[in-house]
Amino acid sequence: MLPRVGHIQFLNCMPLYYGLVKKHALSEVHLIKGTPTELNNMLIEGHLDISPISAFQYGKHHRELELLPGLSVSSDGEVQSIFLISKIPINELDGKKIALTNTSATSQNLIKIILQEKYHIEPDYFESPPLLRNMLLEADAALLIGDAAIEACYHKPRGLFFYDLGEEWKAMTGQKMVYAVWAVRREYAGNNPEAVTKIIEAFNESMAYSVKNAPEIAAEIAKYENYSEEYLVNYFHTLEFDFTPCHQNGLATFFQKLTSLDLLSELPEIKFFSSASSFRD
Ligand SMILES: C=C(O[C@@H]1C=C(C(=O)O)C=C[C@H]1O)C(=O)O
Repeated sequence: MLPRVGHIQFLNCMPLYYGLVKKHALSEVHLIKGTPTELNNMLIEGHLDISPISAFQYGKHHRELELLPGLSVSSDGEVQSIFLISKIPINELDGKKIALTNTSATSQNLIKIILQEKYHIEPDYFESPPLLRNMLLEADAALLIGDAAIEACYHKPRGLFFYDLGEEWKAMTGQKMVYAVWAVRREYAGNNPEAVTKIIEAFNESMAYSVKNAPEIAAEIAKYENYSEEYLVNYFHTLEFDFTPCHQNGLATFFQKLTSLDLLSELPEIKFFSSASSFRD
Protein backbone atom coordinates (compact mmCIF):
# COMPACT_ATOMS: atom_id res chain seq x y z
CA MET A 1 0.00 0.00 0.00
CA LEU A 2 1.29 3.50 -0.86
CA PRO A 3 1.96 5.77 2.12
CA ARG A 4 -1.04 8.01 2.87
CA VAL A 5 0.33 11.54 2.81
CA GLY A 6 -1.49 14.80 3.65
CA HIS A 7 -1.22 18.03 1.67
CA ILE A 8 -2.40 21.49 2.81
CA GLN A 9 -4.48 22.99 0.03
CA PHE A 10 -3.31 26.56 0.62
CA LEU A 11 -1.04 28.73 -1.50
CA ASN A 12 1.64 28.35 1.15
CA CYS A 13 2.11 24.67 0.30
CA MET A 14 2.09 25.17 -3.49
CA PRO A 15 5.90 25.22 -3.62
CA LEU A 16 6.10 21.69 -2.19
CA TYR A 17 3.28 20.44 -4.39
CA TYR A 18 4.79 22.05 -7.49
CA GLY A 19 8.17 20.49 -6.73
CA LEU A 20 6.61 17.05 -6.25
CA VAL A 21 4.86 17.32 -9.62
CA LYS A 22 8.06 18.50 -11.35
CA LYS A 23 10.12 15.73 -9.79
CA HIS A 24 7.51 13.08 -10.69
CA ALA A 25 7.33 12.08 -7.04
CA LEU A 26 3.54 11.98 -6.71
CA SER A 27 3.18 8.40 -7.99
CA GLU A 28 5.07 7.21 -4.89
CA VAL A 29 2.39 8.44 -2.47
CA HIS A 30 -1.36 8.51 -2.01
CA LEU A 31 -1.91 12.29 -1.57
CA ILE A 32 -4.90 13.44 0.49
CA LYS A 33 -5.69 17.17 0.44
CA GLY A 34 -7.37 19.33 3.07
CA THR A 35 -7.21 22.28 5.43
CA PRO A 36 -4.70 22.14 8.32
CA THR A 37 -7.48 21.18 10.78
CA GLU A 38 -8.73 18.34 8.56
CA LEU A 39 -5.21 16.97 8.08
CA ASN A 40 -4.35 17.40 11.80
CA ASN A 41 -7.34 15.24 12.74
CA MET A 42 -6.65 12.62 10.07
CA LEU A 43 -3.01 12.21 11.13
CA ILE A 44 -3.88 12.03 14.82
CA GLU A 45 -6.68 9.51 14.19
CA GLY A 46 -4.42 7.33 12.00
CA HIS A 47 -6.12 8.00 8.65
CA LEU A 48 -2.84 9.46 7.35
CA ASP A 49 0.71 8.12 7.79
CA ILE A 50 2.61 11.34 7.07
CA SER A 51 1.30 14.89 6.94
CA PRO A 52 1.94 18.53 7.59
CA ILE A 53 0.46 19.22 11.01
CA SER A 54 -0.11 22.47 12.91
CA ALA A 55 2.85 22.98 15.27
CA PHE A 56 0.37 23.21 18.17
CA GLN A 57 -1.16 19.81 17.38
CA TYR A 58 2.28 18.22 17.01
CA GLY A 59 2.99 19.55 20.51
CA LYS A 60 -0.21 18.06 21.86
CA HIS A 61 0.38 14.65 20.27
CA HIS A 62 4.19 14.53 20.24
CA ARG A 63 4.27 11.07 21.85
CA GLU A 64 2.54 9.48 18.84
CA LEU A 65 4.55 11.38 16.19
CA GLU A 66 8.06 11.96 14.85
CA LEU A 67 9.15 15.04 12.90
CA LEU A 68 10.48 14.94 9.35
CA PRO A 69 13.80 16.82 9.15
CA GLY A 70 14.29 19.83 6.89
CA LEU A 71 10.66 20.89 6.42
CA SER A 72 8.32 23.40 8.05
CA VAL A 73 6.08 26.35 7.26
CA SER A 74 7.68 29.24 9.16
CA SER A 75 8.47 32.93 9.00
CA ASP A 76 11.10 35.24 10.43
CA GLY A 77 8.86 38.20 11.16
CA GLU A 78 5.88 38.97 8.93
CA VAL A 79 4.13 35.96 7.38
CA GLN A 80 1.57 37.79 5.16
CA SER A 81 -1.11 35.10 5.50
CA ILE A 82 -1.99 35.04 9.20
CA PHE A 83 -3.83 38.14 10.38
CA LEU A 84 -5.93 39.37 13.22
CA ILE A 85 -8.33 41.68 11.39
CA SER A 86 -10.01 44.08 13.78
CA LYS A 87 -12.61 46.83 13.72
CA ILE A 88 -10.85 48.55 16.63
CA PRO A 89 -7.17 48.89 17.65
CA ILE A 90 -5.79 45.65 19.11
CA ASN A 91 -5.21 47.10 22.60
CA GLU A 92 -8.95 47.86 22.91
CA LEU A 93 -10.04 44.23 22.46
CA ASP A 94 -10.28 43.34 26.17
CA GLY A 95 -13.61 41.57 26.82
CA LYS A 96 -14.57 41.84 23.12
CA LYS A 97 -15.52 38.98 20.82
CA ILE A 98 -12.91 37.48 18.50
CA ALA A 99 -13.84 34.92 15.82
CA LEU A 100 -11.11 32.32 15.20
CA THR A 101 -10.96 30.48 11.88
CA ASN A 102 -11.75 26.81 12.37
CA THR A 103 -9.03 25.86 9.83
CA SER A 104 -6.15 26.57 12.24
CA ALA A 105 -4.64 25.24 15.45
CA THR A 106 -1.27 27.03 15.72
CA SER A 107 -2.54 30.53 14.98
CA GLN A 108 -5.59 30.10 17.24
CA ASN A 109 -3.16 29.61 20.13
CA LEU A 110 -0.55 32.09 18.92
CA ILE A 111 -3.11 34.90 19.07
CA LYS A 112 -3.95 33.91 22.65
CA ILE A 113 -0.28 34.13 23.65
CA ILE A 114 0.19 37.52 21.93
CA LEU A 115 -2.96 39.09 23.38
CA GLN A 116 -2.32 37.80 26.88
CA GLU A 117 1.46 38.32 27.14
CA LYS A 118 2.00 41.44 25.05
CA TYR A 119 -1.30 43.32 25.34
CA HIS A 120 -2.55 41.92 28.69
CA ILE A 121 -6.09 41.53 27.38
CA GLU A 122 -8.57 38.69 27.56
CA PRO A 123 -11.15 38.62 24.80
CA ASP A 124 -14.05 36.24 24.36
CA TYR A 125 -13.00 33.74 21.63
CA PHE A 126 -15.27 31.61 19.47
CA GLU A 127 -14.64 29.41 16.41
CA SER A 128 -16.06 30.16 13.00
CA PRO A 129 -15.72 29.13 9.35
CA PRO A 130 -13.29 31.52 7.65
CA LEU A 131 -15.72 34.00 6.09
CA LEU A 132 -14.67 37.52 7.09
CA ARG A 133 -18.03 39.27 6.59
CA ASN A 134 -19.86 36.77 8.78
CA MET A 135 -17.08 36.75 11.39
CA LEU A 136 -17.10 40.54 11.68
CA LEU A 137 -20.87 40.68 11.85
CA GLU A 138 -20.75 38.83 15.17
CA ALA A 139 -17.29 39.74 16.45
CA ASP A 140 -15.05 42.79 16.84
CA ALA A 141 -12.08 41.00 15.31
CA ALA A 142 -11.36 37.88 13.27
CA LEU A 143 -8.37 35.57 12.90
CA LEU A 144 -7.79 34.33 9.36
CA ILE A 145 -5.03 32.13 7.96
CA GLY A 146 -3.97 30.84 4.56
CA ASP A 147 -5.82 31.77 1.38
CA ALA A 148 -8.69 33.51 3.18
CA ALA A 149 -6.18 35.77 4.94
CA ILE A 150 -4.32 36.53 1.71
CA GLU A 151 -7.60 37.37 -0.03
CA ALA A 152 -8.66 39.71 2.80
CA CYS A 153 -5.30 41.49 2.85
CA TYR A 154 -4.85 41.70 -0.94
CA HIS A 155 -8.01 43.78 -1.24
CA LYS A 156 -7.41 45.44 2.13
CA PRO A 157 -10.76 46.99 3.15
CA ARG A 158 -10.33 50.49 4.55
CA GLY A 159 -11.37 51.01 8.13
CA LEU A 160 -10.03 47.69 9.43
CA PHE A 161 -6.83 47.13 11.39
CA PHE A 162 -4.56 44.28 10.19
CA TYR A 163 -2.09 42.64 12.58
CA ASP A 164 0.40 40.13 11.13
CA LEU A 165 0.96 37.41 13.75
CA GLY A 166 4.46 36.55 12.49
CA GLU A 167 5.48 40.16 12.98
CA GLU A 168 3.88 40.33 16.45
CA TRP A 169 5.69 37.11 17.49
CA LYS A 170 9.06 38.36 16.25
CA ALA A 171 8.63 41.70 18.09
CA MET A 172 7.74 39.81 21.27
CA THR A 173 10.37 37.07 21.27
CA GLY A 174 12.98 37.94 18.62
CA GLN A 175 12.42 34.43 17.24
CA LYS A 176 11.22 32.76 14.07
CA MET A 177 7.71 31.34 14.22
CA VAL A 178 6.99 27.76 13.10
CA TYR A 179 3.34 27.33 12.06
CA ALA A 180 3.41 23.80 10.67
CA VAL A 181 5.78 20.85 10.68
CA TRP A 182 5.75 17.55 8.83
CA ALA A 183 5.29 14.46 10.97
CA VAL A 184 5.00 10.70 10.61
CA ARG A 185 3.03 8.48 12.94
CA ARG A 186 5.51 6.70 15.21
CA GLU A 187 4.02 3.33 14.57
CA TYR A 188 4.19 3.78 10.79
CA ALA A 189 7.80 5.01 11.02
CA GLY A 190 8.77 1.96 13.08
CA ASN A 191 7.29 -0.43 10.52
CA ASN A 192 8.28 1.45 7.33
CA PRO A 193 11.59 3.26 7.88
CA GLU A 194 12.69 2.92 4.20
CA ALA A 195 9.43 4.38 2.87
CA VAL A 196 9.68 7.31 5.28
CA THR A 197 13.32 7.95 4.32
CA LYS A 198 12.35 8.02 0.63
CA ILE A 199 9.55 10.51 1.28
CA ILE A 200 11.84 12.78 3.31
CA GLU A 201 14.34 12.78 0.41
CA ALA A 202 11.65 13.45 -2.21
CA PHE A 203 10.03 16.23 -0.16
CA ASN A 204 13.34 17.94 0.62
CA GLU A 205 14.41 17.73 -3.03
CA SER A 206 11.05 19.08 -4.22
CA MET A 207 11.10 21.93 -1.76
CA ALA A 208 14.71 22.84 -2.64
CA TYR A 209 13.70 22.96 -6.33
CA SER A 210 10.76 25.22 -5.58
CA VAL A 211 12.62 27.57 -3.28
CA LYS A 212 15.17 28.08 -6.09
CA ASN A 213 12.45 28.53 -8.71
CA ALA A 214 9.87 30.71 -6.94
CA PRO A 215 9.36 32.98 -10.03
CA GLU A 216 8.49 29.92 -12.17
CA ILE A 217 5.84 28.80 -9.66
CA ALA A 218 4.48 32.33 -9.31
CA ALA A 219 4.15 32.66 -13.11
CA GLU A 220 2.22 29.37 -13.25
CA ILE A 221 -0.13 30.28 -10.40
CA ALA A 222 -0.70 33.84 -11.68
CA LYS A 223 -2.31 32.29 -14.80
CA TYR A 224 -5.37 31.24 -12.81
CA GLU A 225 -5.30 33.22 -9.56
CA ASN A 226 -6.04 36.92 -9.12
CA TYR A 227 -2.64 37.71 -7.62
CA SER A 228 0.26 39.27 -9.51
CA GLU A 229 3.49 37.36 -10.09
CA GLU A 230 5.38 39.95 -8.02
CA TYR A 231 3.03 39.47 -5.10
CA LEU A 232 3.37 35.66 -5.24
CA VAL A 233 7.18 35.68 -5.50
CA ASN A 234 7.33 38.03 -2.55
CA TYR A 235 4.97 35.78 -0.56
CA PHE A 236 6.99 32.63 -1.32
CA HIS A 237 10.16 34.43 -0.27
CA THR A 238 8.53 35.65 2.94
CA LEU A 239 7.69 32.10 4.00
CA GLU A 240 10.47 29.83 5.21
CA PHE A 241 10.19 26.13 4.47
CA ASP A 242 13.31 24.76 6.16
CA PHE A 243 13.62 23.59 9.75
CA THR A 244 17.03 24.70 11.03
CA PRO A 245 18.15 24.87 14.69
CA CYS A 246 16.94 28.52 14.68
CA HIS A 247 13.46 27.36 13.66
CA GLN A 248 13.59 24.69 16.34
CA ASN A 249 14.47 27.34 18.94
CA GLY A 250 11.44 29.36 17.86
CA LEU A 251 9.27 26.26 18.15
CA ALA A 252 10.68 25.47 21.60
CA THR A 253 9.82 29.03 22.74
CA PHE A 254 6.28 28.60 21.38
CA PHE A 255 5.93 25.32 23.30
CA GLN A 256 7.24 26.91 26.52
CA LYS A 257 4.72 29.74 26.28
CA LEU A 258 1.86 27.34 25.50
CA THR A 259 2.77 25.27 28.53
CA SER A 260 3.15 28.22 30.88
CA LEU A 261 -0.27 29.57 29.81
CA ASP A 262 -1.80 26.08 30.26
CA LEU A 263 -2.67 25.85 26.57
CA LEU A 264 -0.64 22.61 26.59
CA SER A 265 -0.51 20.33 29.60
CA GLU A 266 3.17 19.30 29.24
CA LEU A 267 6.25 20.58 27.43
CA PRO A 268 6.53 18.64 24.14
CA GLU A 269 9.75 17.06 22.93
CA ILE A 270 11.03 18.09 19.48
CA LYS A 271 11.81 14.58 18.22
CA PHE A 272 12.90 13.72 14.69
CA PHE A 273 12.46 10.53 12.70
CA SER A 274 15.74 8.72 12.20
CA SER A 275 16.09 5.69 9.93
CA ALA A 276 19.10 4.61 12.00
CA SER A 277 16.97 4.31 15.09
CA SER A 278 17.11 0.63 15.99
CA PHE A 279 16.08 1.50 19.54
CA ARG A 280 12.46 2.22 18.78
CA ASP A 281 10.05 1.67 21.63
C1 LIG B 1 1.52 30.39 7.11
C2 LIG B 1 0.47 29.63 7.35
O1 LIG B 1 0.72 28.54 8.12
C3 LIG B 1 -0.29 27.65 8.49
C4 LIG B 1 -0.87 27.79 9.78
C5 LIG B 1 -1.42 26.72 10.44
C6 LIG B 1 -2.17 26.89 11.73
O2 LIG B 1 -2.40 28.02 12.14
O3 LIG B 1 -2.53 25.87 12.36
C7 LIG B 1 -1.27 25.43 9.90
C8 LIG B 1 -0.63 25.22 8.73
C9 LIG B 1 -0.05 26.29 7.92
O4 LIG B 1 -0.71 26.32 6.69
C10 LIG B 1 -0.88 29.96 6.80
O5 LIG B 1 -1.77 29.11 6.77
O6 LIG B 1 -1.05 31.08 6.32
